[in-house]
Amino acid sequence: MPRSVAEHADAVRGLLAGLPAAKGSEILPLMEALGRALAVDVLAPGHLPPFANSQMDGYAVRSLDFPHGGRGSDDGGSDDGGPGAGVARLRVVAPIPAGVAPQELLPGTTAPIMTGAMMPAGADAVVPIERAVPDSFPKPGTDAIVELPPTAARTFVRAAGSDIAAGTRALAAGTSLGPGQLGLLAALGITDVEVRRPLHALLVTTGDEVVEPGRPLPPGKIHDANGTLLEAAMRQAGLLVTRTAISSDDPAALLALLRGREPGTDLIVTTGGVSKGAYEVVRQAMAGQPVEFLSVAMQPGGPQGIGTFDGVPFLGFPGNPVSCLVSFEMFLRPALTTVLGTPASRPAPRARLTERLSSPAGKHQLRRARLLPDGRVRLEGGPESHLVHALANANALVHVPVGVTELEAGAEVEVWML
Ligand SMILES: Nc1nc2c(c(=O)[nH]1)N[C@H]1C(S)=C(S)[C@@H](COP(=O)(O)OP(=O)(O)OC[C@H]3O[C@@H](n4cnc5c(N)ncnc54)[C@H](O)[C@@H]3O)O[C@H]1N2
Ligand code: MOO
Repeated sequence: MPRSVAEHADAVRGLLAGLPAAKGSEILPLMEALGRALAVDVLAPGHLPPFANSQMDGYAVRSLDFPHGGRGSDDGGSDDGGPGAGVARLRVVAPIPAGVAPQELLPGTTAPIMTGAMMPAGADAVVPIERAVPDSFPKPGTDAIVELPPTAARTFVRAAGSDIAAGTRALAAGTSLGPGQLGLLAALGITDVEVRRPLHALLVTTGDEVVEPGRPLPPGKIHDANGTLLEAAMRQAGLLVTRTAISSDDPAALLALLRGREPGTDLIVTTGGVSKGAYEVVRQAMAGQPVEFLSVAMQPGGPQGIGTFDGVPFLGFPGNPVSCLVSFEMFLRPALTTVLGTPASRPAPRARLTERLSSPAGKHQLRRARLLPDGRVRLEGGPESHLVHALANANALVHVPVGVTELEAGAEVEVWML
């Protein structure tokens, strides 16, 4: 009786549950920390923005200079009465470009101010240039009067600390550092960040027929896709990966590669050699170890190995490249999310199929597919697990649960983004 997908996902989570989230920490420059997880909370060393500044190109004003004290326009917007109601006529003083420390704004005056420029003391609002009469800035140095509509205090002003206040938590320990997080740290003036040292995985691909890319292909041989495909997936998920040479189908050769691993290896992943052939090298090498080889009710990725090798958590993925990636997405990535708290799960929207499909009744089928801009999902290639070109065209997996044998075009399915 095959194991269900949910049961095997639980088993993989259980296998990894004892791993620490990290192996200490290290301090890295921001760009080298891309994709890593923060080791500690980061507090904002200063306010962001550091000073009150203008959100618009326009005029810095004192709201009390308006006849009704600026009331009636607290949306930063329209006039509230007949033409001229509440309008202020103000003398234009020297403009304030971004990057300078401005002089105080005196009552009855207004200063042209540019987006991002520091608000002068005394000013508490900005009127966008489009709302001024005239609606273009006077030449600096000329005497000019401008008419401005009633404007409430704080209109189009970005207050100091309104994004984040000094001393508050900017990012929590465990946060995965992507562009937004690294950008925030840079905005706060931070150059280096303490990140978790990643877990260390050993990756071994197997098969007498498998040859390193770049080497010539004798008859009967194929290039190793799994090593690159899985190393990329594992690295994206935050693991440090050591890839060995390709193992032959001799169990002694595989054992030598596994036993030659670096100390501190947290996880071993192999590909191939787990099904029912005459030379299943992984099955043979694991003899005597607490490793189970079983069938999961899933297509592709049915044959799986799970256990420990010399005490190190071990997963044996099937040899077909698509089976490897599906095994990673269904079992290893979710377990890593549980253990490491990062990376977060991928989006899993629901979408309608562009075409019909069929699936074996007893299996949870995963079809490679592309989520289209119109929100529908189109299959890429058939269900077979050797189709790496179709995989490369896909950006998602479509789930067809156990018991569902036919789905028509237009049927709604669960989609996991890749
Ligand atoms: N009699 C049965 N045969 C098979 C069964 C079964 O239940 N009964 N299951 C099939 C399924 S499903 C899969 S998946 C594969 C799994 O086989 P193995 O894990 O033992 O993998 P191999 O036999 O070594 O290879 C399978 C396939 O993948 C190619 N391969 C292997 N490694 C790589 C690599 N690094 N890069 C690219 N391609 C690779 C290999 O050449 C084979 O074509 O077993 C089915 N058979
Ligand atoms: O389960 Mo195999 O992984 O379909 O090709």
